[in-house]
Formats: sequence, structure tokens, C-alpha cells
Amino acid sequence: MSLSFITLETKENFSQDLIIQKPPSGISLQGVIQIPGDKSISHRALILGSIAYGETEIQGLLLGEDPYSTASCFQAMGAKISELNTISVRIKGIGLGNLREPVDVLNAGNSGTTLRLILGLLASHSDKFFTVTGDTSLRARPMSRVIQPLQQMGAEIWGRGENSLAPLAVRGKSLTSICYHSPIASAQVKSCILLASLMTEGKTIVTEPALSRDHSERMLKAFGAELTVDPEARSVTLNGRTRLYGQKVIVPGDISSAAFWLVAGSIVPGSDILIKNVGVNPTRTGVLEALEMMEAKITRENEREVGEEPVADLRVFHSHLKGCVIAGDMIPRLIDEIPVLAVAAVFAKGKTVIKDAYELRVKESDRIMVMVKELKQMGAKITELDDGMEITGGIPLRGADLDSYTDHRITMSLAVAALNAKGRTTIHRAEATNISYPDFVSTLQQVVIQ
Ligand SMILES: O=C(O)C1=C[C@@H](OP(=O)(O)O)[C@@H](O)[C@H](O)C1
Ligand SMILES: C=C(OP(=O)(O)O)C(=O)O
Repeated sequence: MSLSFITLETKENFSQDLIIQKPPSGISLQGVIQIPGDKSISHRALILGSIAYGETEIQGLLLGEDPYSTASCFQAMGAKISELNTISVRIKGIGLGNLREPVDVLNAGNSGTTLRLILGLLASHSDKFFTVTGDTSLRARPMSRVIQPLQQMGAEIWGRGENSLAPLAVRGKSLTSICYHSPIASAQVKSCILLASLMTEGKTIVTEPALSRDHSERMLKAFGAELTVDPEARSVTLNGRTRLYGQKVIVPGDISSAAFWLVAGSIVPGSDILIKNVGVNPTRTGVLEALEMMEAKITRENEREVGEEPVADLRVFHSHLKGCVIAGDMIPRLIDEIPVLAVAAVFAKGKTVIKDAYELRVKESDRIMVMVKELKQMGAKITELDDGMEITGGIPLRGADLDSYTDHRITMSLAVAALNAKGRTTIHRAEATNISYPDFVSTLQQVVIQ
């Protein structure tokens, strides 16, 4: 093993460069990987634990900057959260409706999930006043998708850009239940409305055009909410004014983080990696379906249920990938994995088309524009579409000077591409990995074998 060809350099301004220079003798990826806790489930465990009555214990929490943002918002509103670690985090919940008016602006940092989900709770806390903001990236992301349905429930929210951008100010009110047909398949929109409806009288119904991740539904039920799901109608019904009670939550590994190893193992010759304890909730496994279409060699082992969520170990071997079409209803089930799937497509034989993914343009960065621009710099044949990209695979990549655009998923996707590129790649602002996968570079150094 040699670490010298994968290095992380910290600069004077504390920004980091990730430098990957593949040795001429070649590399492969070998070994067993424990991936960090699921980010979506970590947020929800912190949120529900904070607003439930009694104690919640979380095992396997993601120790990344996004869940830290959620924890700090709820601490500022009165929840007692123990020191954050993966073994056991304990929360003394304050009970529904009891969030304290914070003395300062709440800061959701880089996390869209934090901002959009808590907005539903803030809006429904009668007579309390909240202000909430985020970093440069989050302040540019659209919030009207949650503000508009909340306003239909009676919420009072103000923001820049005609009430569409953070910083936001919220005057909590007693809200009314709603039947909301969401125009987009977004778990953040669905979860925001469900959280807002917890204190309303009567039934709230949310439908979505395609099924998005259902972690909120599973966890709300486990905490005692009266909730029913109709997967065929893609609708969720929640009966308001129920109490939530603290629970034990075991957070599975994040399939969105596992995706980097699934693609890296598939494209680097000689690779064989076992990824342990991966959440395989069907609303999240689009990446496995896409890689299967591309003829990747991935097996599921040790399938089991952990708490509310299905879990498996995933084993990936190098394979000769083929191009495919990624579109339609599967998009919400693999939305965060599209940047790394674009990297898989660059090494796959033939053409890959990714479409119906306009949502990628309003993530931490414009992930369509950025992936096309940066992969082009490495020599890839890739065209930007309004709602996706078209890639002709099989053209060898060369190392290049790249930027993460401060987006964690872009950083890690480009690092995977660099593993199969000739020469030296530098990825600037690579500290973005701390959002969802702080151990990414050290794990890379462990599994890459010369
Ligand atoms: O609810 C969640 O935890 C998330 C939902 C998705 O966003 P959208 O709801 O905007 O699709 C996803 O991209 C994000 O990383 C996490
Ligand atoms: C889009 C993401 O997260 P969020 O919306 O919570 O910022 C992500 O993690 O890729």
C-alpha cells in the first residue's frame, strides 16, 4: 500500500486540495469499508428526538457537518442533545409544540434538508418568532417549494426574492391541515409538510408525482405518529395532534456514500471491495438499478432489517460497464448519486443519457453544469442537457486541475474519476467532503492498493 499518490494539502486559507496521481504501475481497490451513517436518517433522528416526549437514543449517527447543523438548530431551541458520536447520542426531547424561541438566527449551514424540514416545525409554533439562514450555497437554493404549501396551511414566512430565499423570518401560527399535491418528487417538501401537520387538527395528505425517499414516514410511525402510506397513489396521510415518544434509532450506512465505492470498484481494474452495513431502502436503491443496467458486478449479502430500515452488505468487483438511460421515476431514487453515475458513464462502453434530472441544478451546486465542465477538463465526451447530460464513454481521461464548487458530492465524484485518469488531478476546496463523508480521503488511502 502507498499513500503518497493520494494526498490532502491544507492551504493558508484552510481550504484543502485533494491530489491524486495514479502510479504508472496501476492501482486497484481492495478491502472492507465501513461507511458513515445515512445523512437523511441522521437528520430525521435528531429532529424527531428533539420534538418527542422522553429520551431518544441514536446509534450510528453521521458525524458530518450537515447533521451538526440540525443538532445546533435544535439545541438553540431547547433540546438537550448529548455529545455527538457514532456509539450513542442521547436526546432529551422537549415535546411537540415546545420549541423555544431562539435568541439568535438559526443556521442550517450547507444543509437543504435542515432548512426545509425545520421550516415546517417553526411555522407551526404559535406566537414564536424565528429567523433562519445558511451558507452562500444554501442562501441561493429555492425555498418557495416549502414556503408555498406552508402558506396554504396559514404560515407566515418572509424572505428575500419574493419570499423564496433564505434568510427567512417566521412568525409561528396555528396551522390548518392540507391536501397537497406536490409538483415535484421531493422528500424534503413531503417531510416539511408532514412535520408542519403534526400539530394541526385533522388529516393532512401529501401526494407526489414519483416516490421519493420515505425515511420520514417510517420514523414518524415508529415515534407514534398516526400515519398511513399508499405507495400506489404515492400519498401519505397524517392525522394531526398525535404525540411522539422518544425511541432508539439505529442509523444504517449511507447508500449515497457507498455509491462512490460502487463506482470506483466497478471502473478500476482488479478491484474487489466489501461495503458493510448499507441502507438499502427501496426508495434509495436507484443507484443499484442504474449500475445493474450498466452491467456492474455488485452482490447483496447478509440482507436484514435494522429498526425501520432494510440493510445489506454490498460487494463490488471490477466490470466492463455499458452505457444506459437513466430517466423517469427512478431519478428521485438516485438523485444524489447522479454525479458519480456520470463518472461511471464516462468509463462505460457506448452512450449514456441522463434526463428528467433538472433538480440537480438546484443542489449545493448546479451539479449538471459542474460535472459537465469538470469532466470535460479531464477529456470526457459529455454534453449538457437542460435536465441532464449525454455521455459517450470509453475515452481515456487525463488528470486535470479541478474545483469542487464547495459541493461534497462533486468532490468525491471527481476523486473517483481521478482514480482512472492518467497523470495528476488536483481537486480544490476538497474540504467539502466534511458535509457528508469526513473520512472519505482516509478511506480512499486505505482501500487503494498499488
Ligand atoms: O429528504 C432528504 O433527506 C433529502 C432529499 C433529497 O432532496 P429533495 O427532497 O430536494 O429531492 C436529497 O437530494 C437530499 O440529499 C436529502
Ligand atoms: C442535496 C443534498 O443535501 P441537502 O439538500 O440536504 O443539502 C445532498 O446531500 O446531496
